[in-house]
Amino acid sequence: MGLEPTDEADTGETPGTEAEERAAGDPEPEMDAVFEIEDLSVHYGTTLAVRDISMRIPRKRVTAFIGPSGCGKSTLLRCLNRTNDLLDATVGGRLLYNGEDIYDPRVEAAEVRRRIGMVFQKPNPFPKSIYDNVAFGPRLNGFSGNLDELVEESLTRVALWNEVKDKLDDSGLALSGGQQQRLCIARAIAVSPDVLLMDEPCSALDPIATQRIEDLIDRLKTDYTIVIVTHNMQQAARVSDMTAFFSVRMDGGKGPRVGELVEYDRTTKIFSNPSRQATEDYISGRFG
Ligand SMILES: Nc1ncnc2c1ncn2[C@@H]1O[C@H](COP(=O)(O)OP(=O)(O)OP(=O)(O)O)[C@@H](O)[C@H]1O
Repeated sequence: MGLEPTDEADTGETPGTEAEERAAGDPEPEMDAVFEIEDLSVHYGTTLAVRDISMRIPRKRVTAFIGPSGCGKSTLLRCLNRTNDLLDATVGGRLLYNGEDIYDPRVEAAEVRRRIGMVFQKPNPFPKSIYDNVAFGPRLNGFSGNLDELVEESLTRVALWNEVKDKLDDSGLALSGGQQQRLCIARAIAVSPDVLLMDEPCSALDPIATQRIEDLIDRLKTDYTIVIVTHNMQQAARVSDMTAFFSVRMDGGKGPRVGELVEYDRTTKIFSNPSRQATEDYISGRFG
C-alpha cells in the first residue's frame, strides 16, 4: 500500500492497530468519499514521481495536502482532474470519482475538468473583462439560463460582487491580487463543479487577502469538496478537516526521490497527536 514507514518515520507501530489503519489512508471507514485513490503512482516520462498512494477524500469537506517540496502534492492534485494528462504524465493504479474511474478511456478529460475545477498558485484571470472571465466557462458549455444572474451569483459567492459590480467591464487583470484570486474562484464555480482543487491559492497573496480566501474556503465547503495544497501548515490547520502528509523517500538513502503518503487523518489529529514520527517532525519544523 506504499505506507511503510519512511526512514525517518518508523514509529514501531504494530501492524493492524488503529493507528496503522489510519495511516493506511482510511481514517474514517464511514466516510462519504468523493474520491477513492487506490495504489496510485505517477511517472513523468520514465521518472517515478509518486508511488502507491491510497486514500479516500470526503465529500463537502476540506482536505489539505502538506509536505516538503517535491513530495508530489501538486502531482496528486493534478491527477484528481486529469490536468496531468497535459504534462506527459502516466498514471497507474485507480482513481475513482463518485465511484467512476476517471482514467477509463471512455471518460472525457474535458468533462472531468468541468466537474472538478482548479485554482492555481498565481491568480490567472483571462485578459478579458471581469464579467467575461466569469461568463466564459458557462458560455463555452452552452449555458442557456440568465448569464447576468449567474455572473452576479458567482461573484457574490466569492464575496467580490460589491467590489466589482460597478466595473464589470473593466479588465480582470486590473484587480488586486486577492481580488484576482477570488475572480478565479468565481470563474471556477460558475460552471457548477462538484470539487474545487486549489494549488497553493494564497502563496502569492498578502495576509489580509489570504484571510479572505480562507474565509471563503470555509463558506464554500458547504457546497463543494475542496482539496488544497499548501506549504503553510497554519493554513492547513485552520482551513482543513482532513490532512494528508506526504514525504520524499530515497531507497537506501540514495537513488531517485519518490513521493509517498506518510499519514492521513483528521486535521486535529495530525496537528495534535500524529501517529508517525515523520509527521511530528515536519509539523514541528524539525525537517522539510
Ligand atoms: N511537469 C513535470 N515534468 C516532469 N517532472 C515533474 C513535473 N512536475 C513535477 N515533476 C516532478 O515530480 C515530483 C513531484 O513534484 P510536485 O510538483 O508534484 O511536488 P510538490 O510536493 O507539489 O512540490 P512543491 O511543494 O515544490 O510544489 C518532483 O520530483 C518534480 O520534479
